[in-house]
Amino acid sequence: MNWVRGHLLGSGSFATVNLATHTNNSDNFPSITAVKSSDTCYSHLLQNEKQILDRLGSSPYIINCFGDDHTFEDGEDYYNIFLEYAVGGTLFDQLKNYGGKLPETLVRRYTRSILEGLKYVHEKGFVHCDVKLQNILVMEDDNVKISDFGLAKEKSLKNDGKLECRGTPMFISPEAINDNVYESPADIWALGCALVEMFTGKPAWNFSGSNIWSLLIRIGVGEELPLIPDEFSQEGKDFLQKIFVKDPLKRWTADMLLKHPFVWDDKNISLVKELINESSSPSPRTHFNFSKEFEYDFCSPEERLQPLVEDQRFVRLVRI
Ligand SMILES: Nc1ncnc2c1ncn2[C@@H]1O[C@H](COP(=O)(O)OP(=O)(O)OP(=O)(O)O)[C@@H](O)[C@H]1O
Repeated sequence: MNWVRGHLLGSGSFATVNLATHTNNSDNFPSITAVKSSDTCYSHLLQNEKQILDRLGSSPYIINCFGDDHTFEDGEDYYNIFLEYAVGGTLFDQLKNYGGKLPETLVRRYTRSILEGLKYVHEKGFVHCDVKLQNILVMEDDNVKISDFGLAKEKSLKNDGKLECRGTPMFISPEAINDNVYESPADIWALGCALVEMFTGKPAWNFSGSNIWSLLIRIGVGEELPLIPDEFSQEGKDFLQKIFVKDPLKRWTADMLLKHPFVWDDKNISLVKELINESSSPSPRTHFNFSKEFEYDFCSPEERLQPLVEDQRFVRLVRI
């Protein structure tokens, strides 16, 4: 494999990421990628990331991995994986470009993409375990993709009773602290924390101390929940209330949340606008003329829930 390491893009706790320029590679290998490298001796997380990305396959919401190799540079052995290059850096970096917090329209759009990515990951049988703004990358077309699968794991994989701590304290779920359980609801909880941070520019938990245990106790024990921002729209508040549910079995899944009006895409919004315009026209219409999307926005709370009740997973959750 012929490639040249370029400038540093960023570094994390176990790897560094540089730009890489490739020559003489096959057609489906881009000429520019990001290369994530770590010392071969400490590369188990990077190898885990590569394996999981390979098993996940291609999705427009997940960072692509093109391959891996070993190099010997400055007297050290490195393990490298080649990733799609995200020209916009992380979503955390993007906050700075917007003066510290994102407008709600953008928060809705990015949340939708992250949810699509999580739905894909969960349906493929994996849990990301480290969802946070630093692990969401912004692409050239301003779409976002989930990255950093170093801590990801297979769903329901037993951990031999070992106590483990995965992820970042500010994003960790109550069930991870209390029962050492890291399943797909844990990613949804972390998404809620990331959403608050995108919108307010501040972490979801008001915590300035250095004693991380006191934060973990607040998350795990008692009724306290992350603060839902006052300035958020009603839909945004409702969306967060579906996420910040301490019992993971009652927390909404990615699939359910994708049906919430907070993350309706531009297509849905323009359909609703169209309906509003048409409803002011003289010709009468019954709600039977409306498509499913219209009904969802203009019906009673019971009817609104109908698509979710039809969803097998929702039925299972409410019965428990
Ligand atoms: N594909 C990419 N394109 C552009 N920049 C990237 C890419 N992947 C990572 N980076 C940059 O490198 C930084 C470190 O990457 P990453 O978070 O994957 O490393 P890590 O060691 O797994 O971090 P962590 O400490 O969160 O585990 C990111 O914060 C980002 O700035």
